[in-house]
Amino acid sequence: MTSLAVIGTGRIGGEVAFLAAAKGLIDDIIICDAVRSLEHAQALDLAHASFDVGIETDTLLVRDADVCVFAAGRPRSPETKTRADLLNSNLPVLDECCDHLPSFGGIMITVTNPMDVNNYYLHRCLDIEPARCIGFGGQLDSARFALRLGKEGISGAASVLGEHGEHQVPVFSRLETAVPAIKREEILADLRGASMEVIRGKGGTVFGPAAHIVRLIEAALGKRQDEVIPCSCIVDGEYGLSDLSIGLPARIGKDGIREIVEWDLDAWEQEKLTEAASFIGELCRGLDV
Ligand SMILES: NC(=O)C1=CN([C@@H]2O[C@H](COP(=O)(O)OP(=O)(O)OC[C@H]3O[C@@H](n4cnc5c(N)ncnc54)[C@H](O)[C@@H]3O)[C@@H](O)[C@H]2O)C=CC1
Ligand SMILES: O=C([O-])CC(=O)C(=O)O
Repeated sequence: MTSLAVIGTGRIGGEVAFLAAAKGLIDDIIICDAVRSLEHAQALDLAHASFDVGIETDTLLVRDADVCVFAAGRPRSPETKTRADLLNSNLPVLDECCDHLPSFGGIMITVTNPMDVNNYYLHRCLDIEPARCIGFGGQLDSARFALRLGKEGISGAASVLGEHGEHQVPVFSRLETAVPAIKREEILADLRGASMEVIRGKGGTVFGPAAHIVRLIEAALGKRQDEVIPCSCIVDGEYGLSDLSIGLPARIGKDGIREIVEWDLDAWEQEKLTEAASFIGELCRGLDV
C-alpha cells in the first residue's frame, strides 16, 4: 500500500492530489488544509472523480505516508517581489504544521516558498535526515530554461541549480552550443521573471509545478529508475557547501536522495552557485532552529 500526504491543498496541493490520483500512483491520499471547508471540498471533489484511491483527511495519518508534499502557506501575489519575501509569513505556517508531524518516516517534498530555506527548516524542525528532504523547484526552472533556450534555437540538457528564486543558476556548460556571458545574463533575467508572468495572468502557477511534482513523487516511490533530477538538497560538503539546502543534481530513488551528483561547472556557473549559497546560507543561519 502506497500513500501520499498533501499538506496545504490550495492551488498546488489540490492539483498534485488530483494528478497523483488520476495517474494511479498511490493507493491512499491524505489531504490536510488549515481551512477545513476547503479540505472537505477537495476530498469530496476528488472522491467524485471515482479514482481507485482511498481519501483521508486525518492529520495523524500523515506521519505514516510514504511521501508528503508540503504546499501550505502563502503564495506570491504580483506585488510580492521575490520568493524570499514570503519567508516571514510562511515560517509560522511551517511551525504550525511541524507540531502535527512528529516522527514523520517518509520522504518530504517541500514546495512552499521560499522553498530552499523552508526545506532546510523542515529538515531541522522535524529531524528528518537529509536524504528524505527534497526541495521542489529545479525541474520547473529547468523546464522554463529549456523553453527559453528553444527561442534561441539552442538544444541539449537544460538544468537549473542554485536557489529556486532570484539566485537560480542555469547550467549552460552542458548544452550543445556555447553561450556567451552577455546572452547568459539576458536569459537568466528572463528566467527570474518567468513565473510572475503566470501569476499576473491567472493568480498562480499550477500546471507546471504540479506536473513536475508528480514526476518527483514517482521518482521518490522508485518508479523512475534513479533519475538525476535538479532539486534542493541539504548539503554536507558537496560542491564545497554545507548547512543549507540548495538546488543540485540528485539521483532520486525509493529512499529519497541517493546521491548528489557532482558536475564540473564552468567559472560563470560556479560564481553564480557561490552567490546562491551565500544568499540561502544567510537566511538559513537566521532561522531559529
Ligand atoms: N516550489 C515551487 O516551484 C512552487 C512553490 N509554490 C509555493 O507553494 C505555496 C502554495 O501555493 P498555492 O497552492 O498557489 O497557494 P494557495 O493559497 O492556493 O494554497 C495554500 C494553502 O495552504 C493552506 N494553509 C495555510 N496555512 C496552513 C496550515 N497551517 N496548515 C495547513 N494548510 C495551510 C491554505 O489554507 C491554502 O489552502 C506558496 O508558498 C507558493 O509560493 C508555488 C508554485 C511553485
Ligand atoms: O514564482 C512563484 O512564486 C511560484 C513558484 O515558485 C514558481 O512557479 O516557480
